[in-house]
Amino acid sequence: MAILSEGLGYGIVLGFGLVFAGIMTVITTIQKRFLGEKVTSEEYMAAGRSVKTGLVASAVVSSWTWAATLLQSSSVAYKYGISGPFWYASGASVQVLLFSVLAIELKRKCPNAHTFLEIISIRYDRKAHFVFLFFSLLTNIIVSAMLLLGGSAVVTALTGMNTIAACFLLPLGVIIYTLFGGLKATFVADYTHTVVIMVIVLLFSFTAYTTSDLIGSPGKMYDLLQQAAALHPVDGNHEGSYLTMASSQGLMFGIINLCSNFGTVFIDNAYWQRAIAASPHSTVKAYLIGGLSWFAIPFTLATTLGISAIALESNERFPTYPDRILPSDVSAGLVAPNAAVALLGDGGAVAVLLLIFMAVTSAASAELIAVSSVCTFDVYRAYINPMATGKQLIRVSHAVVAGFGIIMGVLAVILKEIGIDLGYLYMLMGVLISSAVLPVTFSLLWKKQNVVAACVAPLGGLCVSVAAWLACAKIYSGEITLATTGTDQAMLAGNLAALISGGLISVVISLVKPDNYTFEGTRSLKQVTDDVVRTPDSNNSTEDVVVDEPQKEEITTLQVASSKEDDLKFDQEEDAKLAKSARFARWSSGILTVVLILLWPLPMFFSNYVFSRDFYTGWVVLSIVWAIASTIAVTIYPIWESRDAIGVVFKGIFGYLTSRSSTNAV
Ligand SMILES: NC(N)=O
Repeated sequence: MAILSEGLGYGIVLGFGLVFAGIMTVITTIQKRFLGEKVTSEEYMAAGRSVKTGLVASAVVSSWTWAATLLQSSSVAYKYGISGPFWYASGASVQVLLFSVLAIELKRKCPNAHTFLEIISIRYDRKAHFVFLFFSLLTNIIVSAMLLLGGSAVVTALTGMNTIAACFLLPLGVIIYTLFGGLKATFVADYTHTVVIMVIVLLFSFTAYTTSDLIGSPGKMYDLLQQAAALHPVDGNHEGSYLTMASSQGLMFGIINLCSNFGTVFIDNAYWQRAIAASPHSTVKAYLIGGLSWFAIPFTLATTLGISAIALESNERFPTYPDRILPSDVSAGLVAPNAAVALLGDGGAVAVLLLIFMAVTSAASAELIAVSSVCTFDVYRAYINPMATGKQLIRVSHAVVAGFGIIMGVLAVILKEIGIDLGYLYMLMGVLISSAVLPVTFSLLWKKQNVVAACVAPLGGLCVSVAAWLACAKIYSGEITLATTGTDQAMLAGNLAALISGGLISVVISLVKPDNYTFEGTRSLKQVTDDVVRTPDSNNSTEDVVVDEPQKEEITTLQVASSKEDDLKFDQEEDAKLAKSARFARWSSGILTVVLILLWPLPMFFSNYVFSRDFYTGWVVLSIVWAIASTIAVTIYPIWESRDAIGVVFKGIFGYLTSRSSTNAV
């Protein structure tokens, strides 16, 4: 289906990447010059801990919008009908909503953290730190490889560009701007990516449901879906219909999705970093707005492209006509590109390429800076150079950004050569990482989790999940192969086992000898100055301390102090406000989760309701209205919130240009 030229493929991937890197670099320079932002390690890796609600929400949406969000959601729509987009969206947005609870606890209990692993290190010991370091990096590796695996498959399918070249060229521009600007640059880039993604989602939706000569209305789509169900009814759906939530395979996918995505939010330092960068009072709102806004991306896009693929594949304008899309191509994520080409021809292919490019690069930048801070703070500063200055930390983080950028590409190529595709990896990730979800959550929310539980639960849970996954493949299919381990049944067993066993093991071990942690240690963690290392007792002193070797051992990385005034500390009144935010996060994210995964879908599942034409029209209108509301929340709201800073930048540029022209005139 390579309907675009290879040259255009290189043009978009390489050209866009470099142009974007150039724009981001200029924006970072402008921020430094006109907003007085400093290049300190705290600024580079924590964005000054003052980012406002809208921008954090936009960054959460952007880093949570993977290639899979766009491709896999359309694949499950194609396979299971309208339940696929719903379960993709609900099964992966509740984690972001629930993460608001951890985000605000991080602010309250460790306001000066750089990574979530620092909390583990302070609360427990080196062994626990190693365990969570392993899960954290494994998460980053899986997510990064998955981004490039999905992205490169689409680029190759649409342009014929070499897949290996795509794996290495897609992250190139990202590496450049992340190197230059750090976390703050990724926030600005995330924002621009989110704008483009939301606009393209709306473009596809309005095209399919209002202007397309092939579909053009929800009513016509309804008719086409009924014809498709008559030709190839869906196994496990009520009456074989595409127009029902009563889909057993859809529900199974929903549960797998729910379990596997907890790990990729809770164990991925990228989401902790956004919480760290957020201003304390923005944190909860940002994750709630981010989660609800993100819901619209897979829901609206897959209700458009995934569903259009079912409706249009019997039309000669569909790229695979007269055949259906091959199962291997469905798993590789090629449903959405096929539908986009059927709807908009070459323009559709370019729009999908752009969409994928934006999703892959913004999520990749989040992964790069997340790995960079983990390696800098939890490897280099923790075990190699505890006395590192801010400047040294920045140098290390630069090296990690560049190194991991290359490693990402290598990993994606290796997985492709093994034969692992986007769909397989998407369902597998939870089996490998979700056993650490509840132990991480307990580390911040439960004073009784002891160190043994923190070490044993994630690893023990991983053994249980892998055993359950492989045993189910063997029992269900009779052998263990790539194909049998990729079945929904095996993945469901592995994902459920991971999430549940990690929590269960931790609770049992902790209750045998409960800890009683007060979080005083995590609260006293300090920030880093860029060139001064001080002992914990020297906060009031401005003198640098000369440390001899034995002393060095005792001063752990986590006690390296900074100038006192930079550290975040909350007085009683402020503490009370944060406690109120924490309560709000718990009940609001709890209610939203119950609605999104129980109250909304389950009555529709158990009632075997098949959508009427009017109901389907209402469903489509809801998806479009949700996408418009999300667009306002994550594209217009951040600009409104930052209007003062934008005004200062424009005044600064104007002043700079006019002073230059008057100097030239003299
Ligand atoms: N971010 C996801 N799960 O699409």
